[in-house]
Amino acid sequence: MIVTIDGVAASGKSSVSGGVARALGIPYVSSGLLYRAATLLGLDAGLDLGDPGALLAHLSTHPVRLEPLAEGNRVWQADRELTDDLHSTRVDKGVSVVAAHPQVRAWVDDQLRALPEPFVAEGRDMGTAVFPHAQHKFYLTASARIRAQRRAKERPDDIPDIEAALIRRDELDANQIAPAADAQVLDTGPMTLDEVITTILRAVRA
Ligand SMILES: Nc1ncnc2c1ncn2[C@@H]1O[C@H](COP(=O)(O)OP(=O)(O)O)[C@@H](O)[C@H]1O
Ligand SMILES: Nc1ccn([C@@H]2O[C@H](COP(=O)(O)OP(=O)(O)O)[C@@H](O)[C@H]2O)c(=O)n1
Repeated sequence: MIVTIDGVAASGKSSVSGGVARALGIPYVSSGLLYRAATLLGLDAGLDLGDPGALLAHLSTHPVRLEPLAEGNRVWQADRELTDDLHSTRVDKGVSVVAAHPQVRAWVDDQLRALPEPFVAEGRDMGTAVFPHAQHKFYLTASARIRAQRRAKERPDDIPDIEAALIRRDELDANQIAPAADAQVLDTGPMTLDEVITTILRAVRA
């Protein structure tokens, strides 16, 4: 069984996926962490993020491993853990450029499709491009202001700056963010995290 949870930036995908996965006793997979890892490695190596050839060459000699644990995904490059460095403002700023390269998308998709079922997969295109055959699909939204207010608790920046950056990233990600035709769309703005998780669990168990 595969459950997909897609949505715009900071809509609650990873928190909700973690809660749903723990309740079901299965792992969840955060696809965005792989795009973030490719971005971090590119930045650290001083590469041009607009050059997919250079990025892919670097990734082939610096393999990245996603550990899809139910209590929180972790990402490794050899024995260096990248997880805590993946949510910085500089990675936020560069990641959409990296994710726009079809070669990078194929690098991520190959890793995701190699994972053994069952799992919850979260990202932008899990229910559309990567796992169109998934049994249960959800798509999370919320206004940019609410998402910025939530994310402000995790970033040092001001709410208006975070909101502008989220809107910019949604625009850059527009090619890969659309709900699957068979996804249930949830506006999480007026909902608590627990309400979102409970709504999804009820639909999956029905
Ligand atoms: N329904 C909700 N109500 C309140 N806060 C939420 C809700 N969903 C997520 N959050 C909080 O918003 C922040 C962003 O959520 P996160 O799961 O990281 O989103 P995403 O994976 O889509 O970027 C986190 O601090 C999370 O705890
Ligand atoms: N399935 C996915 C997941 C992420 N991404 C890219 O990776 C970035 C980071 O994704 P994320 O899910 O970690 O970001 P947040 O929504 O948590 O802020 C997105 O802004 C997209 O550019 C993507 O293109 N496709």
